[in-house]
Amino acid sequence: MTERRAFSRRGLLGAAGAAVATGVAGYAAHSALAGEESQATDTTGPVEFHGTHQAGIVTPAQDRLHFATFDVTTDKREAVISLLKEWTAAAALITAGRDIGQYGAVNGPGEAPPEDTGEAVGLPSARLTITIGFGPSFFVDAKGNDRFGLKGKRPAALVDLPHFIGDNLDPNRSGGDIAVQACSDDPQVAVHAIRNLARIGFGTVAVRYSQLGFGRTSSTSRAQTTPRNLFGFKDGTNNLKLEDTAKLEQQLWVQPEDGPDWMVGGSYLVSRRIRMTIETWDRTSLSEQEVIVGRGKGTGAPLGKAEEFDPIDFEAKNSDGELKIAKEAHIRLAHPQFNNGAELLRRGYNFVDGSDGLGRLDAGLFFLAYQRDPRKQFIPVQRQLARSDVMNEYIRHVGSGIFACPGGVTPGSYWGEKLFA
Ligand SMILES: C=CC1=C(C)c2cc3[nH]c(cc4nc(cc5[nH]c(cc1n2)c(C)c5CCC(=O)O)C(CCC(=O)O)=C4C)c(C)c3C=C
Ligand SMILES: [Fe+2]
Repeated sequence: MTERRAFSRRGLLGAAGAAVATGVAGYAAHSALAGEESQATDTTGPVEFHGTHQAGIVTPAQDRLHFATFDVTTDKREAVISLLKEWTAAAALITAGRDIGQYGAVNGPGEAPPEDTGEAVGLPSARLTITIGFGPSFFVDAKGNDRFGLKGKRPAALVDLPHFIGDNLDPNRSGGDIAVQACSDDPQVAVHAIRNLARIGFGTVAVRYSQLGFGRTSSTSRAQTTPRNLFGFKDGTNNLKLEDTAKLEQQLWVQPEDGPDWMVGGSYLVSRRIRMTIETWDRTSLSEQEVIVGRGKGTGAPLGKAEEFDPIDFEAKNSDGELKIAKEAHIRLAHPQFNNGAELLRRGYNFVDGSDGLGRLDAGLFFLAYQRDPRKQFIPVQRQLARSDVMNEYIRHVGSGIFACPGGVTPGSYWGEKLFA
């Protein structure tokens, strides 16, 4: 792992030569690292920030999340562009395990606030990735006004999510003009990332809400073991994985024929804060829990099968003639076979945000799913789940968001450059 260090301007020039001429402090320093690490295979070191796709999507899911959405508080297009440039430069540095700015946390002048808040000094990057997306309200405000001259560039796939049966959405935990997903194997590194982006954004953006996640609920690589959610079940078995490259083109990445141009190589993120009434679940029998999910709790195998990755047989019946995987089991309703082939790359996290004053934990799943087109993927799948999933007795969707996450950043460019071109 790379040691995080505060560094001086001289150190920066040493690393990157005269390349600081980009005008974005520290940006070139990270460029010098480009190509050293592969985000697909390296499980310990820094994850490469630059690439065809943004890091943090197929990157093997890290253990911790700090997710935040921001409202833009300025009406000046140039101010938004400047912020995105500054954010990109900062993200390139901290994902490489470095401090932000020329002087970092501790080498600046004593009279000024430090450029970096410092809580990550000495910590490795712990595979930090920072992924950005733009919500519908970034393009047009609630009255339909074109905020930054981008109305015509709003992707058709970036729809406002419809109301689903059972939704109980809190506006203070929903929406946002810009989403930033910071994932790392170290919670302090993920929090440091969001905190510093918020700090840089002061006067241009304000945090709308943020969410911490402490345990990944999906694997996004076959090299990872499948983790468990707060219902105690293996979650992420039948997920899209980074090794499924052909499928990722079909299901995850926006293709040239989809348009708009600025989204090619990108993906759409749907976030849902899903409260789980774990106290009620914990009083439900083991066999009932397994029927609801459609998989064994111990092995994670489809009911009627022995191993986690055994193929699911939706026709198989018990000796009494009942389907082994019930009509309203979660995995049947969510499976591509019953959703016109639609799949999702799920990348969610468990959360426990204290208790609710009624003796219940405010616990659940912060569901994150990436896809090529939410109109064909998340929306129909969630419609079906909202209508029929028996799991609904134990869960409630309380927050929601949808974001267009552009393709990857190349050295010298910035997040959203093609959008603003
Ligand atoms: C709209 C999409 C989905 C929501 C919302 C959702 C919520 C949710 N899921 C679990 C637990 C499990 N889900 C599992 C599988 C699974 N879930 C979805 C989609 C949504 N889940 C899909 C597409 C799949 C894969 C179906 C398949 O192809 O087999 C599983 C089984 C293990 C696995 O394959 O991942 C579990 C367990 C919870 C607890 C939850 C909301 C809190
Ligand atoms: Fe699920």
